[in-house]
Amino acid sequence: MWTRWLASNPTPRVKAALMIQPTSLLSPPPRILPSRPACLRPNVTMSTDLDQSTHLNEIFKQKGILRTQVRKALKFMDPSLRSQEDNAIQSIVLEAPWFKSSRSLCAYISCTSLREVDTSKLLTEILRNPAKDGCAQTGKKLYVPRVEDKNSHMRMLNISSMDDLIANSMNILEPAPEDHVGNVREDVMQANVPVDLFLLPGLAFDKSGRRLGRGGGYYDTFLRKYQELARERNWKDPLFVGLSYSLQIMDEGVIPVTLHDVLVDALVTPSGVIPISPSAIERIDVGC
Ligand SMILES: Nc1nc2c(c(=O)[nH]1)N(C=O)[C@@H](CNc1ccc(C(=O)N[C@@H](CCC(=O)O)C(=O)O)cc1)CN2
Ligand SMILES: Nc1ncnc2c1ncn2[C@@H]1O[C@H](COP(=O)(O)OP(=O)(O)OP(=O)(O)O)[C@@H](O)[C@H]1O
Repeated sequence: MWTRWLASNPTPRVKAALMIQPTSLLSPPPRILPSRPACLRPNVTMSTDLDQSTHLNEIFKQKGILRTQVRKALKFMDPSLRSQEDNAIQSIVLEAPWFKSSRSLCAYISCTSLREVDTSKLLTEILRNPAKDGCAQTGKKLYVPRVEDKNSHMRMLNISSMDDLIANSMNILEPAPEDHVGNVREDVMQANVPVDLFLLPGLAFDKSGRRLGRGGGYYDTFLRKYQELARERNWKDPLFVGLSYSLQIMDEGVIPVTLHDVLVDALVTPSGVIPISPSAIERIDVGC
């Protein structure tokens, strides 16, 4: 798995991040060893929980600084460049064989005030040709985010039209739990068909797959749970694809990460697709 690839190939910066995780961010949790008398303890300096949480706070602080810088750059982005880049990114996705062949997708509903890469054309195309019951070979099924609470809990619910969406307290369009006739919307975690493709928002990305979100932890928490589900069911890993304006691509090492952060498999920028993980290199190069 790609996230495991990171853990076994850390860059010096990631290595530092990996060494300072508090127990709650380590996976799997460490085994609990019986304590030894002080005289038998090795005479080495161990990092304490306090050191670890100080370092973790430092990472979150660095993330906050980077978020502020990127938000500012997005605010001052030339509107005609923005619209040119929105069109270029969406055209690249629409033409991509891995998009055309996808049958079940999770995508975000772009929010103008957050200055996110526009997904409106992609959503229109996905909804134009819905998957019909009993005919999974054609058409696409779309799931979009719904924030459930402030504890990084988000679900992905099925919609069949943009009219299914209403603005939430953050002014992001999202589906109500039930449709207009009172039927409970399908949650992607209950679906019996795997998601092939996730189109992901982010404030910043790099070419090694790091992604800086908006700080809620919603996507990282969700993506990790979905990876676990796919593994339990022996499904192929979905492709995690970030959509990024040029100015959101950072040099490697600039985006701070913790073990909680999930890497993207590929990026779509106005200049093209950047496959990153081994599975993305395989799927994107062979065109499916
Ligand atoms: N379109 C879209 N939908 C999404 C997300 C997203 O990033 N984009 N999310 C991804 O998690 C979840 C919602 N999480 C969000 C987290 C923060 C903000 C937000 O307004 N952030 C402000 C700063 C707020 C502050 O710091 O006080 C901002 O980034 O400018 C919005 C959504 C689920 N739905
Ligand atoms: N100093 C801190 N110590 C511990 N946890 C924190 C700290 N600051 C933020 N968090 C929590 O860590 C979680 C992940 O934050 P992180 O910055 O990685 O989010 P993100 O990757 O930007 O967001 P998303 O996954 O939604 O895109 C959030 O739930 C956040 O509340």
